[in-house]
Amino acid sequence: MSYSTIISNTSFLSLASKFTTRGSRLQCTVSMARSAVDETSDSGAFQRTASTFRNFVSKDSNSQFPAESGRYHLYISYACPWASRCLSYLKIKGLDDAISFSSVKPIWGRTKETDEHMGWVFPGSDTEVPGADPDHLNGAKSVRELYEIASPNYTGKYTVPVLWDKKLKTVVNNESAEIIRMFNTEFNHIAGNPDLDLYPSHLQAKIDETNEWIYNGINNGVYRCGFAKKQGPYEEAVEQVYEALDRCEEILGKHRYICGNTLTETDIRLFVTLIRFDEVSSYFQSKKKKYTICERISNVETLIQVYAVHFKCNKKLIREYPNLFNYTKDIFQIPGMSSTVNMNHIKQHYYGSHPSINPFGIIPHGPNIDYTSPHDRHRFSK
Ligand SMILES: N[C@@H](CCC(=O)N[C@@H](CS)C(=O)NCC(=O)O)C(=O)O
Repeated sequence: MSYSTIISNTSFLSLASKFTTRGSRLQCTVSMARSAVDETSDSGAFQRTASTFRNFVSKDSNSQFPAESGRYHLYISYACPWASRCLSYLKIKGLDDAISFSSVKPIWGRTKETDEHMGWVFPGSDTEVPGADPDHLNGAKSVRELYEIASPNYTGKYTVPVLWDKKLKTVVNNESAEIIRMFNTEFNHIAGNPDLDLYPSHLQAKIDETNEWIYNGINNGVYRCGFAKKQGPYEEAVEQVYEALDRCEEILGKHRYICGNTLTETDIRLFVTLIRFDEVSSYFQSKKKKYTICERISNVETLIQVYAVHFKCNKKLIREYPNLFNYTKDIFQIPGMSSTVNMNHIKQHYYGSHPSINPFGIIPHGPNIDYTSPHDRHRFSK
């Protein structure tokens, strides 16, 4: 297998687990058994597998998982868009006092001494990585351990987000699309912002329909570009990404939010991908200039070139779309939202997880987009 083949098969989130630098040669140390990287169909297209824990917290106090203040904990990674959408809900619904949360370290580590699996790990102390917390609840060293506490025979992926029940010591749900719906409706009696309904009944059909093409074209679309193992599925995915972005740009020229002039779930879903988009693209763009030292290492030139277009979504940046860019700032400026965006974690993840490509782990300063600067979205009446 050539390096270029390997790289094009590998996700950002798992690249560190695949390569080590030994002397001047890169060696493949394929070790992940349970990761998004393995989720590819025979045709070479990325296919995300379904989440496993699908229980629901309910406002009904007699249910198995009743919505009680202090009972649940949300494990996230600030680097992960799916986890970030759950954190966004926690913040804008005012659930900080009712539901605790913590973030893992941005860079994957070994999850066990007895095998090679790499995944999300907790820091050893409160000060090791700003923004990341040790697991004070279970004393776990990794997210994998949480899944194993919940289900000793678990064989799926060890993903974030995880909604954890402190009382029953188990994973309630690990599917962000469902966690956000629970946060929207089930905790209102203990929420600081109970009247905010991001999935109102009169807009549900519109939201469901819009979610579908935004998920396929944008949220999962960027992964389908990055994880494609063959040219055909990539071409199809990248075309869909830009078709969907163009469609958003047009819609956002007509009203403030994506489903009209009301903020909905779809806006939060879209935002978490948009806010990461330009950082990732500019990362690739900076590659060619930065890695002269690597170019001396055999085969690395191929690696860099493939990597530079790894996500392959650099046809146009979000800041080149006036409506999408202003819209991203608008959502970022909703009270609570900016605290869900930890650009250091996002950047540390991307720059720090690839020691063979970025041997000194230096994190560049740019592009430093100021999402707090004025936007023009107030031009739409509410
Ligand atoms: N369906 C899940 C997907 C979550 C997901 O893919 N999380 C990634 C991080 S962005 C993860 O934890 N990956 C770990 C792995 O693939 O092993 C959701 O939306 O909640």
